[in-house]
Amino acid sequence: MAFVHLECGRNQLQRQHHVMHSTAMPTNIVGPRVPINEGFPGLKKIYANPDIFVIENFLDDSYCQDLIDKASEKKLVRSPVAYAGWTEDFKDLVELSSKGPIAWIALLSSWFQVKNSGGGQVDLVVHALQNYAVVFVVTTILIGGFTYSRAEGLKALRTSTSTTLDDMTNPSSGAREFVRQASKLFHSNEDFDTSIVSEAALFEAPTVIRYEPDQILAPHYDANRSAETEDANRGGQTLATLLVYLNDVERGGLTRFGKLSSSAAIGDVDRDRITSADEDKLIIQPKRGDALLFFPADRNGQFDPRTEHEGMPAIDEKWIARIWKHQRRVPAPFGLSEASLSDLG
Ligand SMILES: O=C(O)CCC(=O)C(=O)O
Ligand SMILES: [Fe+2]
Repeated sequence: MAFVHLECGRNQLQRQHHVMHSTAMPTNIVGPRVPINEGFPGLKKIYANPDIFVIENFLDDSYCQDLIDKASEKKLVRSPVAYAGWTEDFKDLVELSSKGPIAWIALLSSWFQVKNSGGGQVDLVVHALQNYAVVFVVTTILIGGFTYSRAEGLKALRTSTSTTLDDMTNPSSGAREFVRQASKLFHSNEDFDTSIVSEAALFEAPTVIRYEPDQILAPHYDANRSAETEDANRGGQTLATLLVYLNDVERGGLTRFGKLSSSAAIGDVDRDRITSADEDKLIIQPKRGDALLFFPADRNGQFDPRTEHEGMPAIDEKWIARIWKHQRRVPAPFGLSEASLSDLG
């Protein structure tokens, strides 16, 4: 099952919304996004730099309903949230212990011990090593406790339930159609038939998410800022997010981009669907069958902080299906198995 990385402060929820880390890297220049098929039917650009698209009537009603039905049959579970800062925390610990306060505390305290007891140089080394070990263990426990509580806190930021669908055998299945359409959308050349499988190999299996009243997905990024290790078995960075709204949602459940202004929105999409009377933020009103496409990182995997987004609190029930496109093959279980890929052709 796919995770959402969340970053807090530095970042909020996920690598599946990753947690912002204290040692944030400087924001580098974000390059061009991955190419898409610009002639895809219904594709409308609603925001430029960062590019965001709505694709009207991306999936027919029957496919939307099938995605909801299949997900319900499979049973949805609390949506996962991954804390993506472990590698950074570990690096901090190594740094602290090699040149930071741990070594100094150990050395100073052993010097006092030896001075008071009148020991020699050998005693000093022995005490220093003993103290180093004690301070190291205590610091590890403290850092471990801190990151654990941070990861636990993140769980409260995603309260929806979800499941993944990877059975591509039935041609009338919504999951299969979603993957096929997504492959066509991301395929920018002519020879589509030869590459449907190679495109889909870069996808995480479709995830269906259900929000019941009051459930939310707090502001997050779908890409990682710096957690390469956590992404290693998921095909690397998330380069594109494709969401399909599976039902009409009249009240609540908007998708909101908190760093983008609705007054900068472009294109001929119904303004009421992408602007809010309450604030100047880009928001998208869910509409059955319509898709939303954006790019959490550039084509080289550079994290794009402008794409922070959230699922606002649901009032009416809301269902979405999501595909994340990565840099490389996403192996099962996150991605589609070889058998599912060959069923797509
Ligand atoms: O529910 C939404 O509108 C946003 C969902 C989302 O951001 C995600 O699943 O990563
Ligand atoms: Fe997201």
